[in-house]
Amino acid sequence: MKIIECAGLTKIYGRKKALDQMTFSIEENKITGLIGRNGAGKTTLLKILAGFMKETSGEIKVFSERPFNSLNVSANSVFVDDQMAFPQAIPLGEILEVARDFYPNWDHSFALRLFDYFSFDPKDYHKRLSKGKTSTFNMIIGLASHAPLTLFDEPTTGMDASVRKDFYRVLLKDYIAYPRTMILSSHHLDEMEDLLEDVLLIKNGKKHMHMPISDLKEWAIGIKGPATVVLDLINGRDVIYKNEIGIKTLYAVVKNDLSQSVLNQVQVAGLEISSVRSSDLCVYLNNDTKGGIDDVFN
Ligand SMILES: Nc1ncnc2c1ncn2[C@@H]1O[C@H](COP(=O)(O)OP(=O)(O)OP(=O)(O)O)[C@@H](O)[C@H]1O
Repeated sequence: MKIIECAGLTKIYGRKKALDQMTFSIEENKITGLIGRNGAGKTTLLKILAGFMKETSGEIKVFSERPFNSLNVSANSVFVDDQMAFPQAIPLGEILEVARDFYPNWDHSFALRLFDYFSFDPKDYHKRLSKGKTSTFNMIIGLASHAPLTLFDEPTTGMDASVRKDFYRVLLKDYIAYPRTMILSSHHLDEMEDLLEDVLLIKNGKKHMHMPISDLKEWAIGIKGPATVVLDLINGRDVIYKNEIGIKTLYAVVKNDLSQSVLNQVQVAGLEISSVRSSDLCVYLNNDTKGGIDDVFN
């Protein structure tokens, strides 16, 4: 069953088109990584899905309803980011109590166990928490709510490496016990790659790619060898990434659709063929230039 359906979804702020004709759908009980560079439109998309913001045009359905101002969508979703607002005068322990009344599927004992594990003081206040502790507390709310649609916008902002590791682990274990539809936004795939079933890559407000992570892993290949031979081979192909290694060696990434005869040519020429890590591929696909930052020096 489709939980999210977007057709031609567009959001314009003044003169800025933040989302541009996005068409995609997301199935129930999947974890999707929403990947894009700064300003790609990730937060805008998540806020529209959560019903916090109105789309400018296009169609959007969440649980078969337009999310803006929908009670059904707000009762069945949670949106977690580092701006999450909580009443300033209420201590953390009481915020958990309020959350218990607010979220229909709230798992209070899970929330308390996480609260203790991460050493929160029930008498402390949200506005006094450090950046990493704020994200950790918000993550507890996001996970313990067990909302059928759980949206995390850059959830690990400010968390140190060990908390980030704990976060991904607890998220996966909890998801296995209580499957639900989750979207996690990030600039890069590295750390969350193993959690994801699908990846939705957005670039300049447009859908660039939406596919299972297993397909993404096979989508491109890297070719390395003498520059002239590699250049000859990739001539006329859509080159995703190109990097000079030393003076005469070139590494190029192209779509993994080489015919057997081309692969034979590669073998005869002694070129190195390798798979491309999906996190690297997302970085290359998000770049506006083929050589990344090196192009600044050309
Ligand atoms: N309230 C606003 N008014 C005007 N422009 C906005 C507003 N909010 C976002 N934008 C612009 O819309 C575009 C998309 O912003 P958005 O915050 O959705 O991107 P993002 O992918 O979440 O970025 P980041 O990874 O840096 O958080 C950006 O160019 C941003 O400057």
